[in-house]
Amino acid sequence: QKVQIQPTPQIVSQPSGHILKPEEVRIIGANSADKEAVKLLKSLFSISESKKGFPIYLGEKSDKAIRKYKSQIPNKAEGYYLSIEKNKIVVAGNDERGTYYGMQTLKQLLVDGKLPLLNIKDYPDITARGVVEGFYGTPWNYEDRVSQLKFYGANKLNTYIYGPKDDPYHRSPNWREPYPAKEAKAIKELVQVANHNHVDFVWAIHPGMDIKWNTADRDAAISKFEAMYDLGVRAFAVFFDDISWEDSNAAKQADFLNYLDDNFVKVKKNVLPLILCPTEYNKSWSKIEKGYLPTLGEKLNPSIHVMWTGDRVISDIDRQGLEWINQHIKRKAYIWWNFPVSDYVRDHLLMGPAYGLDTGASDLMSGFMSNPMEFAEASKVAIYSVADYAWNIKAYQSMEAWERALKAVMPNNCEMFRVFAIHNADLGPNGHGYRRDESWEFKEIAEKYLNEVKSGKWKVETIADVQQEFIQMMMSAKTLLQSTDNPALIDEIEPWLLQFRLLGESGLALTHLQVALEKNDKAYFKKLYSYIKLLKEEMFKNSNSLNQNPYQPGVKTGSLVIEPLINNALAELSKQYAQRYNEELPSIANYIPHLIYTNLNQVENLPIRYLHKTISISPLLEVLKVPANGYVGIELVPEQTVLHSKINMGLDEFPEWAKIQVSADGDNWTDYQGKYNGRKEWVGGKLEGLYRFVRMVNTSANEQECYLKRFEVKIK
Ligand SMILES: CC(=O)N[C@@H]1[C@@H](O)[C@H](O)[C@@H](CO)NC[C@H]1O
Ligand SMILES: [Ca+2]
Repeated sequence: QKVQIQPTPQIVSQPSGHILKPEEVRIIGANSADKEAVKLLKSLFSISESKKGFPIYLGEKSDKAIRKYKSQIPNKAEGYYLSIEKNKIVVAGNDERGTYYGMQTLKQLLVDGKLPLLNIKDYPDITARGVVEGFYGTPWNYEDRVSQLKFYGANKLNTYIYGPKDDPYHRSPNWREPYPAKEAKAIKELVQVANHNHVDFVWAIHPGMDIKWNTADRDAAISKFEAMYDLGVRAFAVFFDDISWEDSNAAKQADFLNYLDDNFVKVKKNVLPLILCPTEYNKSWSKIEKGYLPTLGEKLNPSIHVMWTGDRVISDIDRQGLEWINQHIKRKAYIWWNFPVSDYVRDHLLMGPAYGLDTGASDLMSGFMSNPMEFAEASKVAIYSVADYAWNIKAYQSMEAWERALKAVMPNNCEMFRVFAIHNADLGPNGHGYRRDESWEFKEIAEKYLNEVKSGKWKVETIADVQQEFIQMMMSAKTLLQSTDNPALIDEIEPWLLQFRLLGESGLALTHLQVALEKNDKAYFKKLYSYIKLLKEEMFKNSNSLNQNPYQPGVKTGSLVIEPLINNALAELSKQYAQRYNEELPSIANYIPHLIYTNLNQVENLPIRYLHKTISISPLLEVLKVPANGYVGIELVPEQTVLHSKINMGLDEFPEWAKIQVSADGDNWTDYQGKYNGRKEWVGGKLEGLYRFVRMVNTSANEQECYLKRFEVKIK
């Protein structure tokens, strides 16, 4: 039988039987082995004081106790040799972390009081593996982080980079200031938890919003690093992402990093190599001829890592893209993978498989970090898969890892969790154009069902298949809401579970509309129709009360297949009702008629929201570049009376290069007079007449930049 180990080991022998868990064990090498490994071993077995216990040899290749097995140990950082035999067990690490990882594997193999007889030679493909808490939104809390660090230890992830965008002491305005006592104490404790789980705690500083290239700010960074060093931090990063481009001076950034390297990292001795997140952190933004990346490649001290998100901001990672970046930065890219981060699609959860990762790229990366969702427990599904990928790249299978991840996160309800996760994977239309597959096992049935609804010739078994899926959604939501194996997870995803249940229920009711038509029961059809309306109203209420945030408020679930199926079938069946009974029912399918209106491909996929007569563009987190005659705005379908508009471009005053304009036909434009309010937002008032377009346009002759923090229009 094949043993299942996470992450997938490099070399495992075929098990030749098993032994029962020894009553008592004797640890040979306890005094010289990695102490976390010893602690873990003692937590698994009862230790006999006398000589008669079952021998477990534990330690690193340099330890006497392990000398006999030295030649078996892979000569790779964090590698280990594990052998489970009839009369002894050997856990031998190439280094302390290797021994610890060997013990983590042994722990996984101890199942139902038995241990398989086998031997393993194992080591990681990628040196630095883990998570960068680098998203916008509510930073993880202390308990989240403790749980994460333990999860990383168990999954052989060795790095956690602390860099939450909304921590004012990581970024502006207080990157120069030491943490207040309470936060400082929490970080000090987290560093200790990280050490106990063999995770390198990397503290990142994000000075780019207001840094001055002078000695004062250079030394401010050093003194902040010193303060973090005093809290136990032994690894540091500098983020220059999402800043205005004039501050993205590669030579100045490189000098700044080299100064920190020479005057802090190298001086301290036991501090790990610095990590830089560059301003040009993805290929779609880089213009090699301008020299930003090549300058970093030339000037940065060779030991400094350079982070990279791939060909785009949210991107697959492949060999070709890695070869491209590595040649310019003259080192192996340290990947910042923007998955499952959802700070740009906050109404969605990303619970699907982690795919789009090249299994032929193990020699091209120095690090691989996942940027997760603000929901720590929910992010573990993807983080578990990233752990499997980064440890053994060529063996990685995203779907297989995903199945195991679900079980790891919800051990007692993983089947119901799978029903939820498979229908909450895609992120909907978004500014990055990044999409994920969703409901892939139901798509065919959904297609068949909708075609039969349209033709009016439906089959009972198709309806039964669809009813089964909808009932399972309700079962899944109810079971998970009442589950106890991971309360922190349920807390995070509760809004989506409530919505998921209602979606399933509305789907089920939908199939009964067909029953009503079959029985020619007009009254029953109308009762069902208003019942579905009630369910949708409750979903609407949830979406306007739960998970509220200034970016993508609300709760979207099953948005790729299930929700459109229900809306399309509903529209179809109410059409058939109208034809049969010559009576129109009010439309309750929720579609938004209004559109984004732009010639900028950076924002052409941004979703439009429509709530209480206000139409808004989903905000963009990154810097928006607007070439001459570039514009972004809203197309009102059909034309409307505009009551007022609010636009926030993240600039202190309204730029002279921009104009706000309206048009009825998209050809003739008139200026829309407005002014800045106290919150640096442009506000425009009521307009006479009907308009179809409202836009911001760059009327200058050069490319300009701004942010798109808010663009909304209120109609009559
Ligand atoms: C390097 C990087 O991705 N930086 C940020 C990151 O903090 C965001 O979380 C990411 C996902 O929206 N977008 C890119 C950018 O805004
Ligand atoms: Ca040792």
